[in-house]
Amino acid sequence: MNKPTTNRGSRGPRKAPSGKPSGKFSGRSARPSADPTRDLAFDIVCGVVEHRRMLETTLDRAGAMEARDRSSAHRLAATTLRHMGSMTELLQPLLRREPPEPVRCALLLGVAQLLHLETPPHAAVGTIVDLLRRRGLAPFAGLANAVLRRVSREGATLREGLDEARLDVPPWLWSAWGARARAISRGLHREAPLDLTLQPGAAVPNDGEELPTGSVRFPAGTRIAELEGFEDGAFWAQDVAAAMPVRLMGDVSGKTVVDLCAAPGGKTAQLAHAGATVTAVEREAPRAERLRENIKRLKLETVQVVEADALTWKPKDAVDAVLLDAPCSATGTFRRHPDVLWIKRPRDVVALAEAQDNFIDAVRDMLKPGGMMLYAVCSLQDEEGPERVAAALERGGWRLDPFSEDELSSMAAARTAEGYFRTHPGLWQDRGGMDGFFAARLIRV
Ligand SMILES: C[S@@+](CC[C@H](N)C(=O)[O-])C[C@H]1O[C@@H](n2cnc3c(N)ncnc32)[C@H](O)[C@@H]1O
Repeated sequence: MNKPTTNRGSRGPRKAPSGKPSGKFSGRSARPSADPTRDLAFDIVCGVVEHRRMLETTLDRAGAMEARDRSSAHRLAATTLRHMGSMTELLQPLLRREPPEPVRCALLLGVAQLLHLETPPHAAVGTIVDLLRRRGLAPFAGLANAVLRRVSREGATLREGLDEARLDVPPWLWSAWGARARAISRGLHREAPLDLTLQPGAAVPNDGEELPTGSVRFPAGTRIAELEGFEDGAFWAQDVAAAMPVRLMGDVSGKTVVDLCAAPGGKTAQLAHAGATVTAVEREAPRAERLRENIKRLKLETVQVVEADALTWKPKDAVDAVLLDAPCSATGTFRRHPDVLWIKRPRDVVALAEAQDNFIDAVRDMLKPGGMMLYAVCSLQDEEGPERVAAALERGGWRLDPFSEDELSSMAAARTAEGYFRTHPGLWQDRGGMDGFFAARLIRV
């Protein structure tokens, strides 16, 4: 596992002689107890802050550990990343000098435990002090003790007047989201529930909440593999918004459909269950493997999986429809991946938008005249949604086929004036929110 750099630069308290606890902590045991949960959460948060390393990458590198510790670490790190902007602001007046980045990360984990995870104060403070000592940062243990105790006593007062929704979103995203920004940010503060798409005719698993669109919802933290019916392929995980693009393709029964950029295969499964003859194209070998596994679990062996680059691959014969779930910034999935919030940069969106135009042009050559492209992205950015459709219409060869009120009656808030499908995490807040998605239907002319 990569260890974050410690004691970088000259800012912050001077380092105490190696391993020796300093100040108030001189009476504590020199050997803090092992705590794989905090260690891993610390590595995740430092990885994001210092190296723009994705949460999943650090998790993958963590090696063998108890599943419970791993999932607690994931939850602690994700909660910290969700509230990172406002907690950083809250800490500012409590710090006389800028601490080294790893110390700040440890403090943020402590504040998250105190203010957002209801960890008892003695445990929230003690675990962070021990963490610092384990990670060669003992000289900062006194600082952490003082700061976190103050947060535990005065947290409510310290939070007063902080615009947390605004602070917990990087400024470039806040301005890009315009009027939607505050609602989106509020939605991002909540952990995403588990949504399932059911195989046609499958029974709703016990305790699942049926949503108006047909998806079934379970509270955040539910383990899908433990639900009855999982092994039999009765359902698969798919956010309520992510399940809509295929529904918006209308009746695909008996049609030839290419699912471009298909892994892990949620939409492939929907298309196959709807009776389409599906070719699923995926470029990344490990993801294609996962797609095959999912297809097998769901008993959808009629799907043809092709491992190829969607930009150059062509079907043997032109097809009736293409679902282009294009690679995108994935800003719509920040609820599930709060690390990405702090990793993505504006230039990533620019590069992705360029690639999306290329994918759209490639799709045109796959379709029969009159064939349909369902363009979808799990992005909240205008550049990847409405602007890509406008650019395609401008280049020519397409006609927009707007979604009707009837088609979107189960999720009316998602229909835009242009007839696009557009969601964000602030929608359906009383039901637990949803991911951000954009979809549009275009016809080859
Ligand atoms: C947004 S995900 C697709 C999610 C999928 N449609 C689903 O519903 O489960 C995008 C996928 O596109 C794949 N991809 C990226 N570039 C590609 C390319 N040039 N050709 C084919 N697949 C590509 C990625 O590996 C990734 O699996």
